[in-house]
Amino acid sequence: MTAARVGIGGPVGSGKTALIEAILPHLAAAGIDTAVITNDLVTDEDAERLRRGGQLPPERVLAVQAGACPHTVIREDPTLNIAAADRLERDFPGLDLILIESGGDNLASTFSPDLVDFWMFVIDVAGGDDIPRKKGPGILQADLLVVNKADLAPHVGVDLPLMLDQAQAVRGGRPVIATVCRRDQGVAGILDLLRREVLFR
Ligand SMILES: Nc1nc2c(ncn2[C@@H]2O[C@H](COP(=O)(O)OP(=O)(O)OP(=O)(O)O)[C@@H](O)[C@H]2O)c(=O)[nH]1
Repeated sequence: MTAARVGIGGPVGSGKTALIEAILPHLAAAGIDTAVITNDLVTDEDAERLRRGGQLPPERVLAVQAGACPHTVIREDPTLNIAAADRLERDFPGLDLILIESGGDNLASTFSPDLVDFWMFVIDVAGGDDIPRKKGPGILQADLLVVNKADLAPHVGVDLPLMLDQAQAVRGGRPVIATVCRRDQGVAGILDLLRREVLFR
């Protein structure tokens, strides 16, 4: 058995790391053995944040430094990420799930099918309710679209139900989940989907 590899992409600051922080306790409660790979440009910032958070033993968080456009190492040449995932599987036999967080990127970023079995794209309401209508490849092609920071909708003049409807329409009805990762809202729904579609348990 190999671990499921799940990508998490999306624009800078949309809440990719916050989503990982929010979902780790759900995964632990469900007995799903998890490790994480982070991708930053030239630092280990996100990995350090997750290690400090203490939700996983520090050795279960590996950092990949992209050094270039973030999508290069998750799409064009995912060698570094594949090597990191293989290493985690070797070091932790019985691993169920590897979450691979991309560096913050643009709406065109996608994951190579050589790297992941499933990937989600995280946008946030503060980026504007026109983002789904722009139909970037990330929004159209991701297995799951997460619309985070739903709590900010009233403050930034976004009609959240309309934004979700439009997201669903451009994605032909494929899954869209609204979250407030900071308050653990909507995150259980992401776990349910991963269990159904990827973990099969
Ligand atoms: N209001 C609100 N803020 C949030 C939520 N989720 C994340 N944030 C905040 O948004 C900011 C960015 O969150 P991160 O988790 O660092 O976002 P990221 O996508 O990992 O960022 P990069 O790795 O830099 O691309 C932080 O200040 C978070 O506290 C949310 O649901 N609601």
